[in-house]
Amino acid sequence: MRGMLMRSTLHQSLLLAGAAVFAGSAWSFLRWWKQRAKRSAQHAITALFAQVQAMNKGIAMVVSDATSSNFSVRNLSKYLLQRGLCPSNDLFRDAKVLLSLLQDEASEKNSGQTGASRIFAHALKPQVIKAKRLQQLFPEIKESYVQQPLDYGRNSRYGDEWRISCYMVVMENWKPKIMPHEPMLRCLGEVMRECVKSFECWYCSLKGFKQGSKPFSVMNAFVTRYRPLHGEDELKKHIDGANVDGSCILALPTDEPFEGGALHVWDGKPKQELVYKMAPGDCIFMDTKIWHQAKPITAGSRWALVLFLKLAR
Ligand SMILES: O=C(O)CCC(=O)C(=O)O
Ligand SMILES: [Fe+2]
Repeated sequence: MRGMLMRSTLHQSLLLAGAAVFAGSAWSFLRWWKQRAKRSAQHAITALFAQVQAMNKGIAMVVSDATSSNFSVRNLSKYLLQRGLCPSNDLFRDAKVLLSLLQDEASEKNSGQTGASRIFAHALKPQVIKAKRLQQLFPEIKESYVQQPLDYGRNSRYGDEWRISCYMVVMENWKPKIMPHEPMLRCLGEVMRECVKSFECWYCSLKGFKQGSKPFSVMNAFVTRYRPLHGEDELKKHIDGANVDGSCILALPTDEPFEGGALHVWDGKPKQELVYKMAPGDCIFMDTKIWHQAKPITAGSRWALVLFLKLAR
């Protein structure tokens, strides 16, 4: 009896020791893994800094830290704000925004475009929402999506034939009334609010208003799924309505890569037709009454979150 008791105590101690060793190694592995991820993020940022330096030494100096060999979060944010861009205070994301700005400017210089033609009342903002986050949300977006047929009224080219959007916010006086689809709102509500914040920041830079002085409210918000079927593959050239003060289109991921589906925007003086192929997480922001069109897709499915915004004061 005593022998059995001793053996089971021995067993328990061995099990406990084993569990402690396992927990210890799992903990060290996790620490090692985290450090490794941190190191590789730092490498990526240093590589971006080197690219900025190669493109423009002066700007690299302005956005660098005391060592002049890497970014300073503060200086980079300050510089982006000066250039009318909205910093996210995520170093990697902001560094990529700066790099794409320098690349755009370099390609405009090479193509001989002048500054004047760059003054548009719309803009493509890369990675307003991280693609990875949207990718993680995508199964829930797909699960939440239902088609909610909507009557745009007799004056619209769509009349009562628009059925490929799922609504998160619907104007109160819309008739017949459409109820917001709660699951979609739960899934993308936070993303929607972040898009509005980013839009407000862009709008103030565009119009020269003090940052934070122009709050917007959401009139309509919906997720549209385009498919290569009659009536579901495109949105013809339009403006978003005379009472809409600004619009935002956020490209969402898909599990069926699509062909076609570029966004065309008509803007500038003289009018130019600009063509955008958006990556998931990119936003197009538009001022009021800008003509645009979602070209037909010929394969796959394309998802977008669209916001119609109203100046709150
Ligand atoms: O889906 C798009 O890319 C454009 C959507 C749009 O312009 C709209 O719904 O008003
Ligand atoms: Fe639109």
